[in-house]
Amino acid sequence: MIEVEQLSGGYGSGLIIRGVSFSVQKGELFGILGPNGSGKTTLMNMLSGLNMPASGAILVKNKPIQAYSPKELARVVAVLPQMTSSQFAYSVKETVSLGRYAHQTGFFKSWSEYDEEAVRDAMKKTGTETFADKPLSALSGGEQQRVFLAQALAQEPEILLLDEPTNHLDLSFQKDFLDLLKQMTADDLTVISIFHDLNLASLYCDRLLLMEKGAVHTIGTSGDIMKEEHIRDVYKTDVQKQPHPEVPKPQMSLLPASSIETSVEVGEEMIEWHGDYLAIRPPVQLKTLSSGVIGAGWGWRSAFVNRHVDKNYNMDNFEEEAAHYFRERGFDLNETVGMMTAVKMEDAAFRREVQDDVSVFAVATAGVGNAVDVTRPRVSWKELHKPGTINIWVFANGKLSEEAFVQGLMTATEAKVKALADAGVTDLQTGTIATGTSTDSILIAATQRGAYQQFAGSITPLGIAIGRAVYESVAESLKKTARRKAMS
Ligand SMILES: Nc1ncnc2c1ncn2[C@@H]1O[C@H](COP(=O)(O)OP(=O)(O)OP(=O)(O)O)[C@@H](O)[C@H]1O
Repeated sequence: MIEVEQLSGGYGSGLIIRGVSFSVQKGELFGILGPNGSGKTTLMNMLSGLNMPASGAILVKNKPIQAYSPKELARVVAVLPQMTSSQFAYSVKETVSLGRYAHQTGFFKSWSEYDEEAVRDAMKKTGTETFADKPLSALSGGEQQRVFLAQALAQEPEILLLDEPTNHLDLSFQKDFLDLLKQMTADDLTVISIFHDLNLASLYCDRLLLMEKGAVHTIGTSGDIMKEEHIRDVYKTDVQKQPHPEVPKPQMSLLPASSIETSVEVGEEMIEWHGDYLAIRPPVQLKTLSSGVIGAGWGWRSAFVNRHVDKNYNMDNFEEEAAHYFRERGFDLNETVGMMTAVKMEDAAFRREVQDDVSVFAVATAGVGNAVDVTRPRVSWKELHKPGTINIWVFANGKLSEEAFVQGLMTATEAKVKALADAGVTDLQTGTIATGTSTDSILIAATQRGAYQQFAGSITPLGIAIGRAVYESVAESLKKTARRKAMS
């Protein structure tokens, strides 16, 4: 639809754009990114025919842009207008009608039923028909932006150019506006838009052009562009990449200067014993991966609670009940990982292990009433009603990669399995050595300060510390619960 070949140009004799080449296909949503002053608006002005290239070519539908008359070009390319104060006097419908200018022979003299229909259609698509007769000045910023989109669409363009269209829109208007654009590209409208928000651009654009100093730094999909090294290189700022939680598009997070670290170490002195629950509240939030009843999955948490419940605790709405319990005791659920067990808190055991440049503090409660050998076929799971859960917390005092978190789960599980085997815990149904219980839970929490730990496999410093700390704490807790059982 648009081909840009070795384009250079700028203002007067100064070159701002230098040797830029790319092409945009019909129906694409194409984003232009780059820091302030990198030439995005200058490039856009050239694509809209406002500034002529000094050298190179812009082909619009295979025809050089210079070969179009302004009116001819306007029938193919529309630019989302910017708000000017003079437009405030117009009504919404009049504003949208201005988009038909390119199709008029004498201004408004040849206004036809078709023009009327195009205006109506554009207002309908953008949801602006309900305030057709209102003055533009009576609308919110987001509504005005939709009216300008309607004006551009009334022009019935094949290509729409936008310069930071979501700039003044709130979160929900940004989403609505971009959803609408996306929907229009599905109807074959080609959209080229400047973005400042990398994450929005990554979410919505089919392809992106990252500009640096008037030239192309990278062109490609969001996966190609949204690489930490590219963004750091071009924007000169520290960022961290992570996946979007629901959509397979990468996102970038800024790292504020205040995240500069002071060291924190989680240890025995932080354990609070409260009778029917125990808690650890480190002075900073820890990055966590867990399967707690509260706070499962990834998160940043500053409170960890293990709660004793009666062995007959069996509630349908256990999540709600647990949330209520934790909230009542002053825990902010957004910052808490909460687990439950029928094991008495006195039987909790902990262990600190140091290996090279990393230390690990593990806390475990281990009851084995529901011990299961996961490798054996199960005849019936319904018989497993006895209480018994192994809850394991691993606090790593180091900066862990996501890979280290996942390997940490694996290493901790291996250590737990070995502790059960060494204690001779068996699955009551199969009579074989148990590998865990039916309701085990685990937490890996890291201070994200101190030495970087890329791995937590069994022969890495972090893996060795996790293995030892988990094994010893689970083994110790097993002994304590067995002793209590023997005495009762
Ligand atoms: N009318 C103009 N005359 C001369 N130089 C200009 C003009 N407009 C912009 N420039 C210069 O061109 C360079 C690129 O500006 P441009 O507006 O294209 O960048 P941009 O990437 O859109 O920046 P921003 O993100 O800040 O909007 C800048 O150095 C700017 O000073």
